Amino acid sequence: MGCSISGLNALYDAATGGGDVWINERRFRVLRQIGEGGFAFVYLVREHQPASDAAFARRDPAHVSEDGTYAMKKVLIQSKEQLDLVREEIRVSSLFNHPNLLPLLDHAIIAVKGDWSHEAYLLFPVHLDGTLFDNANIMLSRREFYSTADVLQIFQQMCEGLKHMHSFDPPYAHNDVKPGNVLITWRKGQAPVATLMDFGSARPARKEIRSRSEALQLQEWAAEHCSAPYRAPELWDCPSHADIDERTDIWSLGCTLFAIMYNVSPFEYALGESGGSLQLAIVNGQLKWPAGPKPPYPDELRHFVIWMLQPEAVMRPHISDVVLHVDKLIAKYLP
Ligand SMILES: Nc1ncnc2c1ncn2[C@@H]1O[C@H](COP(=O)(O)OP(=O)(O)OP(=O)(O)O)[C@@H](O)[C@H]1O
Repeated sequence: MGCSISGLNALYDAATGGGDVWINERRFRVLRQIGEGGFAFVYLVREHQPASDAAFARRDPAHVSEDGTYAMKKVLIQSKEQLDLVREEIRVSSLFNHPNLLPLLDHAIIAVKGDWSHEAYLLFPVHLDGTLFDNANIMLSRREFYSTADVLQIFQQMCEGLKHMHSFDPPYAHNDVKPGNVLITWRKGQAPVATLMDFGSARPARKEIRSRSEALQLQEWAAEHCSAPYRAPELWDCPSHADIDERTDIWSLGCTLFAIMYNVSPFEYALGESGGSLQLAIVNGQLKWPAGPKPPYPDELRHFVIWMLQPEAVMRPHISDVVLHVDKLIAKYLP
C-alpha cells in the first residue's frame, strides 16, 4: 500500500454531484451499496481514469482491478477507541499477502468534525457473489446443500488463508472466522473461490493469562470481537492460568465447516427452537447432527468437525494438521 493513513486524503467530491469519493489521488464513482456492518457501509465503486499521466504511472498494478470496480468500505468513527481499531485493522490487513486473504488495496482516514469524528475509506477487490453466510440463507430457504467436493474446496481455501496468518511471526489469530467473513466466487465449470476477509479482530494469537483479571479482560475483549456462535470455549470461560493460542480459530473453523455443510452454526442448531444458553452448549461441546438422508456427506466430514471442536484447546489440531487432512479428503473425494 503506498499511502499514509493521516491527512485529508479521502474527500466526497460535491462538485461532481456527490457520487464521487477520492482516496488519495484516486477518484471513484459510487455505484451502489453492497453490504453493511456494525459501523460500516460497503459500496460497489468504479474508478475514474487517472487525471494525469503522472498519476497513472504512480499506480501500483497490483492494486488495480481489470474492470475498474472495487468494494469500498466506509467506516464511521466517533471515538478515539474506534479510530485506534480502524488503524489497527489497516495495519494488520497490510501484513498479509495470500490469494485466500482479501487484500487491502488502498485506504484513507479523514477528520470530519468534532474531537474524534472521522471517516475511514478502505478499498478492496469486489466479490459480487457475496459471503458464505449470504449463500447459506438462500440455500436454507431452498433446502439445498453444497456437494462434498464444493464443501472441501471452499474449506481448503479458507484453511490455506488462515495458515498464512497462523504461520506469521508472531502467529496471528483471525478471531472472527465465520461464514459471514468468507467471500465466495462462482465461475462456471470451475471450483468455487473462497476468500477470508475482515481483519478487524485479528491480533497476535498467543497470550499468557496469569490472573483472574487478565482472564476477565480477555473474555470482555472476545465478547466484543469474536462472534458468539463461533467463539471458542476458552474465550467464554477463561481460566486464571491459561496459555491461549491460535487454536481459538480452529474451533471457529470447525463451526464454520459444520455451517458450510448444513447452512446453520452447530451450537445454534444444537439449541434449536427451544433455546437455552449458547455459552453452556459451547463449553460443553454439545453437538447435534441434522438427521435425514440429505445432505449425503461422508462420515469423515463429521469426524473432521468433531476433531476441531474439542472443548480442550490443547486437544485441537493446528492449522497445518487441518490442511493435511483436508488435502487427504480432497484426494479421496474429488474426481
Ligand atoms: N470485498 C467485498 N466484496 C463484496 N462484498 C463485500 C466485500 N467486503 C464486504 N462486503 C459485504 O459487506 C458486508 C459488511 O462488510 P464487513 O464484514 O467488512 O463489515 P463489518 O463492519 O466488519 O461487519 P461486521 O461487524 O458485521 O463483521 C459483508 O458481509 C459483505 O456482504
